[in-house]
Amino acid sequence: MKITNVRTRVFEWKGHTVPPTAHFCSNAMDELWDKGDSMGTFRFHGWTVVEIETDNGLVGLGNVALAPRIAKAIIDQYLTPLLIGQDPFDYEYLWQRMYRSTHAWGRKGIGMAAISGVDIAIWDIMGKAVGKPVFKLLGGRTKEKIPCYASKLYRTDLKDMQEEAQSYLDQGFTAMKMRFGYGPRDGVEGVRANLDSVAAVREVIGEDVDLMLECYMGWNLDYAKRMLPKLERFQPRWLEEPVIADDIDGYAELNQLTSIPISGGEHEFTHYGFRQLLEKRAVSVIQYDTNRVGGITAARKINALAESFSVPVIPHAGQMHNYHLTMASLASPMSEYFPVHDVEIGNELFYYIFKGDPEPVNGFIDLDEETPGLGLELNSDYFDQFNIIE
Ligand SMILES: O=C(O)C(=O)C[C@@H](O)CO
Ligand SMILES: [Mg+2]
Repeated sequence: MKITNVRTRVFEWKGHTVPPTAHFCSNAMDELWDKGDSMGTFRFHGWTVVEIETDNGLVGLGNVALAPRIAKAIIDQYLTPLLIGQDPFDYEYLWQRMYRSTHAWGRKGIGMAAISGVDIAIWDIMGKAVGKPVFKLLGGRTKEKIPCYASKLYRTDLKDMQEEAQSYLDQGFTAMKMRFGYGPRDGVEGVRANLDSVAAVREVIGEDVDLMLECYMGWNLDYAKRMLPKLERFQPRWLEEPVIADDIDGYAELNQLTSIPISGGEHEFTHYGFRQLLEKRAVSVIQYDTNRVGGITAARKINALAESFSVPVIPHAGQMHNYHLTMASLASPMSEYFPVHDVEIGNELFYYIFKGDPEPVNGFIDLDEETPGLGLELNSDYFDQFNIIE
């Protein structure tokens, strides 16, 4: 089998978007005095869809959710020429070919995200070629079904957050993630507001439901060191991305500071990046996203590394490119799931671009043994809601 064509399209959402409220999620821009709409730079309202065609008529689907127009240009100009005429089953060779040929600029960030989109499509082809779901190619079903946690609870009115948390309990979730809205520049009022939001959610869900806390890189080491002891009483499952991704030593200091596990990784890349995080004990939970980190080829190597360190892997965002890895790895106990599909941040667009992602039942999702590849197809029902750039 040979690759004959690589088609990339950028899907830019023009449909309804839920306007964010102020302070709905702390983030890396918050440290700046003129931060403006600080979460603006973290809204992903575009997506690159990668379709790899083969000489026997198979088409593999991949995706990139960061800087989609740049990702498209990288794939079109630099990666596609490396793939035409190649056998998709040579996935390790092809990954190394893409990684090494773009090494000067592509080993992290959007270069690696572009490689990820191609690699995901390659694994989809391999599954379709042998008539097996991708998780079967990765080692099979390591769990009857995948527990997932409801991930939203962006900071808003506390009563609204409590109603939202209750709705996830009503849907059968036994774990959920909330976002902080305040950070180092918001003074003692911000500290109080952060603590009050956790207390409000805990009041609804009680002590037996896992609660994860998301900072999304919006704090700094000093602020996190002051906040962690104040948060211990809420016994969170983890505190996520308290500092910027480059502050690995900061992560490591925080991860040793209290009983609260520190999680991260959705802004880290390749098994080399995660080797650093693991060797420094910088995180107690790994959260790569397969459509950023290096695709399935890199993610499976990270799963092996994490298993040897006994560090669980709970990939960012859920979605099929992550679910198959989670199903096939004992190192992965659960998945993230975005329960509300109204377009806000843009992570939700996956459900408008693709069909096939499983819906949770009582807080669990399952993958079908009989559906080959990733189990996704393009969802043409919403094509008119996108500007599609060929
Ligand atoms: O779901 C996550 O972990 C994310 O980082 C999404 C982002 O929108 C803020 O939480
Ligand atoms: Mg996160």
